Amino acid sequence: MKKVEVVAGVIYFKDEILCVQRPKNKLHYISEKFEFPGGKIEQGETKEEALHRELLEELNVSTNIKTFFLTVVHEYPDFELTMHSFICEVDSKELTLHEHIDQKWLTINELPDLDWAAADIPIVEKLVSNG
Ligand SMILES: Nc1nc2c([nH]c(=O)n2[C@@H]2O[C@H](COP(=O)(O)OP(=O)(O)OP(=O)(O)O)[C@@H](O)[C@H]2O)c(=O)[nH]1
Repeated sequence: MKKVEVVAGVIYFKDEILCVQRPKNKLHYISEKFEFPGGKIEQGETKEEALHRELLEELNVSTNIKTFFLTVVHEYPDFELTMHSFICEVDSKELTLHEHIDQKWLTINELPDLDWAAADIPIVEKLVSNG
């Protein structure tokens, strides 16, 4: 099975976390799902470098990456995803969506209400249980 490795940012502004919605996709299980922004690691990059680059490309934000959070391995029908998530911080909510179709800033207790990509559920659950 195809393997995809990505990094993703749990981006805080004060006590709110950025959630972004993917566009329509032929793979129904990721189409219009919410996720934590990020993307694939390129050759020669560290995970943090990849995340910093992806967040600039996707959102035009420069984030302060604070700490590693959780690695999730999830088998989708067409590929196996390994996703490394990091806690990040921004000092403004200003951003531009270059790839996503919607954004929400939610507090931790509001996160479970969104329609998340399946691979993101363990990250949401850990955030909720950590409080
Ligand atoms: N960045 C990111 N990707 C995620 C998350 N959850 C999740 O299932 N994915 C999946 O991981 C895969 C890689 O995401 P990506 O955005 O880097 O890649 P892509 O295939 O959309 O773009 P690309 O073709 O330009 O590389 C996608 O299939 C995406 O659905 C998440 O929280 N963040």
